[in-house]
Amino acid sequence: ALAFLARPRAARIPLKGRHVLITGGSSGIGLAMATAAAREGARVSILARNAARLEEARGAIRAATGQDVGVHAADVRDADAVAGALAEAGPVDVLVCNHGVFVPQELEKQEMEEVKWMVDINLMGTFHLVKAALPAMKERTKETRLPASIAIMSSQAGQVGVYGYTAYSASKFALRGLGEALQHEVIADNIHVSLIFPPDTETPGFAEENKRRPELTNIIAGSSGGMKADDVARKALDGIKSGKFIVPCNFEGAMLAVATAGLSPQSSPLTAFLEIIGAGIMRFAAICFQFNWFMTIENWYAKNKKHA
Ligand SMILES: NC(=O)C1=CN([C@@H]2O[C@H](COP(=O)(O)OP(=O)(O)OC[C@H]3O[C@@H](n4cnc5c(N)ncnc54)[C@H](OP(=O)(O)O)[C@@H]3O)[C@@H](O)[C@H]2O)C=CC1
Ligand SMILES: CCCCCCCCCCCCCCCC(=O)[C@@H](N)CO
Repeated sequence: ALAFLARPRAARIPLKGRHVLITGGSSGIGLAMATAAAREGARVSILARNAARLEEARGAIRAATGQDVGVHAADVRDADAVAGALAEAGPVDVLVCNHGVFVPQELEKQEMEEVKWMVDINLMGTFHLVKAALPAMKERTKETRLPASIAIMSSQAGQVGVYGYTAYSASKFALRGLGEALQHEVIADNIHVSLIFPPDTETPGFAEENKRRPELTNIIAGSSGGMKADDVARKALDGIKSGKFIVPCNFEGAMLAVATAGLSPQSSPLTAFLEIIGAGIMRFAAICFQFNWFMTIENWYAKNKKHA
C-alpha cells in the first residue's frame, strides 16, 4: 500500500553535466559539497560575500578535482544582488541554499540586531535565492526533461529547539515550512525539494561559534555525534540525488527524522514504513532525551547559583 501512496514519486536526479549552484560554497559544508559535486562532473557555481575567499575556494577545488568553478560575490540579504548573480551564473539544475550564520546565546542576552541578522541571512536569503532561480529552473526542466532540485541546509537545531538557539532554531525551523509548501508548488515542474539536517560539523564557522557557545548549548548539542564537513557533504549530495525530502546525516539524525516526520512528503515506501513503525518508540525516546536535557539545565542552574 505504501508503494502506491508514497508521494512525491521517487526521482533520480543526476549531477553529472548539470549546473549545481551552492551558496556558502567558499567554506565548510558548502565548499565540501562544491568539491564533491565537481568531482562527480557537475558544472559548479559558488556564491558567497567575500570575493577573496571565493577565489581561494576556487583554487582549492581546482587543485582537488582539476575542475574550474564559477564564483559569484553577493550577499543573500540583497535580492537584487542575488538576482544579478543568478543571471550571471545561468540556469541552475540543482540549487543548494547552504549559506548560513549562527551565533548562540540566551535570547535575554542576545541583541535584537543579531537575531534579525540570523533570520535575514538564513531565512530571507533563501527566499531571495529561490525567487531568483525558479523561473529559469522551470524552463530548464522542460527543456532537459530531467528532474531538478532545490536543496536547503537546515540543521538538527531546525528539528528540535536547543538552549541558546532561539534565533538560530527559529530561522532553521522556518526553512522547513518554506520547503514543505514549496514542494507542493514545484512538483508539477519536476523539481524536488530536499531539506538537510546536519549535527555539529567541523567547519570554520563552527570553530567561530565555539568561541561564544554557552556550556548548556554545548552539552545538549553534544547529544548528537559531530561530523566532518566531507561526510555531511556526501550525505547531502546522496539525499539530493535520490530526491529525498528529509535528509538526515548521522544515526541520531535518522532517529530525529522519524520523531519529527510530521506531515512531510515521503517518496520512499521503506522509510514511510519505518516512520509508521517507529513513531511511538521514537516519541518515547524523545521524552527520555528531553528528561535528560531538562535535568542537565536544572543541575547547571542550581550549581551556578551556588557559585554566584
Ligand atoms: N557547522 C555546523 O555545525 C552546522 C552547520 N549547519 C548549517 O550548514 C551551513 C553551512 O555551515 P558551515 O559550513 O559551518 O558555515 P561556514 O561559516 O564555514 O560557511 C558559511 C558560508 O556561508 C557564506 N555566507 C554567510 N553569510 C552569507 C551571506 N549573507 N550571503 C552570502 N553568503 C553568505 C560564507 O561566505 P561569506 O562569509 O564570504 O559570505 C561561507 O561561504 C549553514 O547554513 C549552517 O547553519 C547546520 C548544522 C551544523
Ligand atoms: C528521538 C530521538 C532523538 C535523537 C537525538 C537528538 C539529538 C539532538 C541534538 C541537537 C543538535 C543540534 C546541533 C545544531 C548544530 C548547528 O546547527 C550548529 N553547529 C550551528 O551550525
